[in-house]
Amino acid sequence: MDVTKAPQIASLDDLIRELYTVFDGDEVNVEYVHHLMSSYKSNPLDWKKYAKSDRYRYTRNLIDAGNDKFNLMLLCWGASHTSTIHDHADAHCFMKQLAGSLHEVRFEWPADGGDMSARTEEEQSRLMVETDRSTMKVNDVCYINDTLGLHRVENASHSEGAVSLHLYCPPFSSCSMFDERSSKRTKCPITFWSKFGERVDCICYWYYGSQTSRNTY
Ligand SMILES: N[C@@H](CS(=O)O)C(=O)O
Ligand SMILES: [Fe+2]
Repeated sequence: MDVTKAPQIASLDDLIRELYTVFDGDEVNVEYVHHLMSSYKSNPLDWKKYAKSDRYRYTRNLIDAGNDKFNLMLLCWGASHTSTIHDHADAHCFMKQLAGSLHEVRFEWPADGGDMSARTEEEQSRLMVETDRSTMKVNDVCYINDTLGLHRVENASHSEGAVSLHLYCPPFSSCSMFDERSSKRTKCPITFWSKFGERVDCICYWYYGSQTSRNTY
């Protein structure tokens, strides 16, 4: 797969078609997928039917389940919404900005992996170490996997929403969240707010700092 021979990507449908071809094999060519994601230029007409938002928290809206090889989803961020510091369950994660702007803040893995069981009383509190911070503007693409660290994504705007496109390979339905002050690791299921443009009845697990609340809609 040579990026100089990559096809034109004129729409979200074109992108999805190419992703099926790329993920047909077992190897993931990160540079090539990054290039495809960059080639697609955000057009709200392509994705607005997936853009279902919530006033309290960012939403995860499944666009395509990629034959179980990948998941492509649209995330809608309300003003000031942020994710918790998290890993990506050993998957490749590509993220493209479709509307608005987001901050991506990267962190080191805690030395003990966030496992509290071996910690002494004095070690209970271990601040997560920030390593990098960048701003995503429309059409920017970033890539992360667990070997590159952890991250949190923030909509720093207090007035504007934001929309991002996320591609995960392989798909995953749970990941680890880390408390910023203690670096305590908690495994959390993650769910979809909508699938293929339709709202799903889901049990949504929301993770806030040190407690997980379970909300049924
Ligand atoms: N990885 C997060 C979104 S982000 O904050 O990178 C998720 O899939 O919900
Ligand atoms: Fe993430």
